[in-house]
Amino acid sequence: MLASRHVDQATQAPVTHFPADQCCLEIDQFSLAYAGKPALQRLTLQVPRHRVTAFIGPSGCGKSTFLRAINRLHDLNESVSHSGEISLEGHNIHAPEMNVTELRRRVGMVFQTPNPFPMSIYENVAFGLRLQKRLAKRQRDDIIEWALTSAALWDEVKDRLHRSAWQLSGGQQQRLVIARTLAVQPDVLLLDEPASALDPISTLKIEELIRNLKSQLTLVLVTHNMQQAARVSDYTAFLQQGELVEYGPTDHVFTNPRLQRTENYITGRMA
Ligand SMILES: Nc1ncnc2c1ncn2[C@@H]1O[C@H](COP(=O)(O)OP(=O)(O)OP(=O)(O)O)[C@@H](O)[C@H]1O
Repeated sequence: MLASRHVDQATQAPVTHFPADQCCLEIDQFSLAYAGKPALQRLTLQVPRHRVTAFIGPSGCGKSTFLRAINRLHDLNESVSHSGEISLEGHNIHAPEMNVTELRRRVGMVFQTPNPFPMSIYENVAFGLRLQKRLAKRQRDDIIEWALTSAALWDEVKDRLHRSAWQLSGGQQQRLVIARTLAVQPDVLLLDEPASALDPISTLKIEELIRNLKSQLTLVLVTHNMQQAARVSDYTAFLQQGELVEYGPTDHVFTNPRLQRTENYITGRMA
């Protein structure tokens, strides 16, 4: 992928530009505050399509706030104010004509703790589909098999689809949640520390899944785990106190960071 990297002379912010036809999300001077207290400050970056982009940074730097902004999860929080623009495939997500339900179908989100619904494995994956459109059972079954296969779970659950999702292990539950999100065919998958509650083997399965899914969609990953960011992401953005400090190809950011504070964070000299 052709990306150019430079530093904005006015703000000294890192700029990684992708050709327009490779750009999925475009964030332009986006700021967000909770009750007037800034959490994100003038973020400007592009997220490339069909790649994994990791967001790293110290606790409280705004990573989850940023992910939630992308599918407008802040809409119901009256204390939140924002300015600037986030565009998905060239469309401003805050434009009046943007359908928020459709935006959330196109931008799926997976959280830190697996949250399957209290229903069967099958019904979990069927849930979003039923909201979306009326399908014949055969079509629905096909999509459910496809989503569970894409989430690398089909072989483990195909003989017990109608058992409770809560009987699955934590790692299986997280892959089920990913399957539920994939079933409605999103363009983007936002992953907020998706493996932090899981054991090492389940974590490796999720990481393998993330790498495999990028042929289907664009992934944005928040992680505290530097090795994980290095293992799975193509691009890495380092945030500090709501600002974008460094952004570029993951191997550059990890092996040749532009700034000392990025290096300090990556090497564990800054919490
Ligand atoms: N709902 C909220 N109301 C008020 N302030 C909030 C809210 N959510 C987050 N914040 C504040 O916004 C800032 C950014 O928080 P955020 O959760 O986005 O950071 P983070 O980088 O994801 O942190 P962590 O790595 O610990 O999950 C913090 O100062 C936090 O206290």
